Amino acid sequence: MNEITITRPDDWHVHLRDGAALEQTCADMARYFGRAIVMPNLTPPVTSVAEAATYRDRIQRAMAGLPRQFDPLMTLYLTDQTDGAEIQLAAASDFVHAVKLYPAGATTNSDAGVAELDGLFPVLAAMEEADLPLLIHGEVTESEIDIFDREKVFIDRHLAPIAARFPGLRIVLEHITTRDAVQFVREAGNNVAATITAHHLMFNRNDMLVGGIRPHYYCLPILKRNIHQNELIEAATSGNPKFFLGTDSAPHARHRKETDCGCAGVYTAHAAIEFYAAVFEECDALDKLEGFASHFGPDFYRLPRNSDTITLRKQAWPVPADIPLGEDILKPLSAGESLNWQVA
Ligand SMILES: NC(=O)N[C@@H](CC(=O)O)C(=O)O
Ligand SMILES: [Zn+2]
Ligand SMILES: [Zn+2]
Repeated sequence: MNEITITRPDDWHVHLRDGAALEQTCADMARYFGRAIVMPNLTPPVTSVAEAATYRDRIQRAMAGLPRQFDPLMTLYLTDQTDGAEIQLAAASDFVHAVKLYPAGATTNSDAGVAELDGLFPVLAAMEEADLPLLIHGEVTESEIDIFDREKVFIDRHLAPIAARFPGLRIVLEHITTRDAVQFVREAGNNVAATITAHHLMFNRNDMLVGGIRPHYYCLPILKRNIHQNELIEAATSGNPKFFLGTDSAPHARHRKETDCGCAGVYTAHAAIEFYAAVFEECDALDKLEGFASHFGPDFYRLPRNSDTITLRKQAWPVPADIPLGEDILKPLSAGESLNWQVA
């Protein structure tokens, strides 16, 4: 197949950042995505509906001169202080679509996240009641838990009990990386779903660590062994509506990744659907791309599917070596390499 036309896709997990970075991150998202779930881990984080409204304004201003725009779907950042009143405000707004749980210390800009997960139960009850989805960075942070086990331990210790206690709460386990996560989501009720990134489909930990350490493959949750990668590929290409597209495209300036203590995050927004298409083609599943990229996300979020289409053509094109990020530059995934699929 040399050409494929699909319903316009959406990105259900992206980091746009703020300020000068918005020019590039919004331009990349606006190339063909219809909507994007915008993560709230700014410094300081987006913890209220009022802050989400002003952040949304800044995003829309950054898109003003672009040939097309995407619709930013806003999220709130849960803290130990979030209360039921804010949840009700969020549910009543027409632009906040979910609330994000970062265990404190689990990932980039998560220091203000939740330290005491049990203390969250009243807020989760309010979200269940208001039918506002909970998005989760699912990793524990205890120092004695090995980094490669943190997702599985989070599922066992926290996610399974939360899902059991709040059977009506819609939950997205974000950027899943393990067979354990795939299995949990598959077996859970229809209120539980997961996003899968392109980089977790394309790579495993050997790609990051064999023959030299590659900081641009370092993200959280960290790349796992190939058996997990294969399970993610199987889930994404299976046609199961519980698994849908979330790039987790997360820009960091190049000098903040190529350093003593590099930041976690992979930038994929410059070629997102192009990366996914290559993975789906590789396993002869291009016919499953549309469901994963364009149908299952809006169905889960109870939003209409996009009504127009995009066309991907098999046509080699070079990924730039670097991309501007405000005053800095970043190194995009597959920098300097040639990709096979291009959006027409
Ligand atoms: N995924 C990452 O490695 N980084 C994300 C945060 C996140 O999604 O956990 C970021 O904001 O940089
Ligand atoms: Zn995360
Ligand atoms: Zn993320």
